[in-house]
Amino acid sequence: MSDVLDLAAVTVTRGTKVLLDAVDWQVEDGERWVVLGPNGAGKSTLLSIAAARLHPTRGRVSVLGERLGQVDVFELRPRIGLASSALAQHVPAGEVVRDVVVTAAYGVTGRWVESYDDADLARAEELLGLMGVGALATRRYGTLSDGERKRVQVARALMTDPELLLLDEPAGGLDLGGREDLLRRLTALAADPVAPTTVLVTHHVEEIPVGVTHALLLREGRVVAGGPVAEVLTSDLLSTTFGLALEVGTEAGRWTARALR
Ligand SMILES: Nc1ncnc2c1ncn2[C@@H]1O[C@H](COP(=O)(O)OP(=O)(O)OP(=O)(O)O)[C@@H](O)[C@H]1O
Repeated sequence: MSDVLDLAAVTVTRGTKVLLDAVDWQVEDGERWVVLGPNGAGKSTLLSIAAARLHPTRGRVSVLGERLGQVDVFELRPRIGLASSALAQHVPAGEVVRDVVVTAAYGVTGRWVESYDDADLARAEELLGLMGVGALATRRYGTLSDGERKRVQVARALMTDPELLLLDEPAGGLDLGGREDLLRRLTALAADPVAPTTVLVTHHVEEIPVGVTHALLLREGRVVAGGPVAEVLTSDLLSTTFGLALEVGTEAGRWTARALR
């Protein structure tokens, strides 16, 4: 097993604000991680570092065996699939859905060349089908519902056949049916032995797909706990992470949490 992510004493500061504080984290090949924490805990900042889109203020980061600061990030980024609402905001509303996916192969949002390889277009359509939105391939991205857009974003993130897949709140803002449908697809992905190593960020334990193997808990930029899910997603550790007394339950691989008072 090799390290897909290796962060040592990673600190990110902006002015006097500490976004991440001496974070140590290792992710190995084939693992499926969830990163949980309250608003402002530093989850998206951590994901930006894992995506090679942000450099730490201090500390050492290796992504897919390449040390940030010593590697050309433009060569590294195609090896990483990223789905986040921040990235999705750059997608032009008039873009055809299939092109939203295929442009990932070219490292851009917004179509900028007139023709794509047939194999790339076929792959984009296959991934849209995998995410249950194959019928929307020729629609304009701006006409899709939030749930449909989320699924297109995951398809786009998979387009380059990445070694590392990073999903920032993929189920955020979805209705119950949309969330459950997306989770079913992410569960299938987690179970696929050739699917990439995955890190999924969320605020809600209900949004953790079945098959997640590890969890990292963040609070105020610090790691509360990290390791195998069964050891980390406990009532005590989640209560510390969210700052309120919680009772955590699990059934058939899914998780629930409720406040005790
Ligand atoms: N440029 C900046 N200057 C100052 N503070 C910042 C800056 N960027 C982010 N922050 C702060 O850093 C903290 C961590 O932000 P981050 O987006 O990583 O948290 P998060 O856990 O993803 O939050 P959420 O769950 O709300 O999306 C937040 O308090 C945010 O306001």
